[in-house]
Amino acid sequence: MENISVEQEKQKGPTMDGVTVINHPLVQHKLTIMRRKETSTSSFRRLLREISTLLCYEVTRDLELTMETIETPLTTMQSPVLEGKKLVFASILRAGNGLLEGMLELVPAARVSHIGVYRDHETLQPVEYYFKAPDALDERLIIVVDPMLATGNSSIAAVDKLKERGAKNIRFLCLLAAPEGIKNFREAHPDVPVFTASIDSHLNEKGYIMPGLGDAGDRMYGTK
Ligand SMILES: O=P(O)(O)OC[C@H]1O[C@H](OP(=O)(O)OP(=O)(O)O)[C@H](O)[C@@H]1O
Ligand SMILES: O=c1cc[nH]c(=O)[nH]1
Ligand SMILES: [Mg+2]
Repeated sequence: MENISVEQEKQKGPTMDGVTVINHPLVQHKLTIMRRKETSTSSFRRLLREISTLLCYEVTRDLELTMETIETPLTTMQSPVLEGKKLVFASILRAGNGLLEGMLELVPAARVSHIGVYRDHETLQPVEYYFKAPDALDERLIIVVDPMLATGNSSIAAVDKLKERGAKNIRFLCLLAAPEGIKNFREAHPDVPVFTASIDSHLNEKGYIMPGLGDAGDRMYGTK
């Protein structure tokens, strides 16, 4: 087995502008198991929930804290707290829900938006079927989650929709991204930083991420 250190990973090339690759060893290890074709639906779902807590840790690393006065058993102190209610996790259905679960474990006070989008298998164009979001999106940080950024069409449509409803401060979190999708997404939404566990090689002729992990929604839910 070849040993790859984080330093070697970093030397692979400059990170694309506005794109953060989360190359923590735990994330990379779990991702490898998820990619394996023999990994079962139940293991895939469990790993996605586990990995989502690690990704959540990174995507929220620079969140603002406010100071609150609290009483410890010994004294009074000023201690930092998150403004969880200001945070929205926006899940692109269906596969986004796999990331959403673990993120809500870490930030239970976060608000949630569901965005129903699937991509037409022939045209690879997004088909929108559902949208629900909390109010006052302009005052909140919205973290859009979907395991896969392939052509970018679904995530671009989801972010378009959030912006139509007033969202101004948005981040996009995924597990795998294709270079083509990152390019399209960043061109459409240059103000939205992308966080991913891997930038894979390319899209195949059917628009699947290569080497990828297959269809994330199908692998999560055991559908075809
Ligand atoms: O970047 P794109 O080319 O748009 O592809 C990525 C989209 O495809 C998958 O969803 P899918 O359409 O399979 O729907 P599902 O989650 O309901 O299975 C994935 O979860 C993304 O939403
Ligand atoms: O590789 C891909 C591309 C789009 N959607 C997926 O679930 N997988
Ligand atoms: Mg989808």
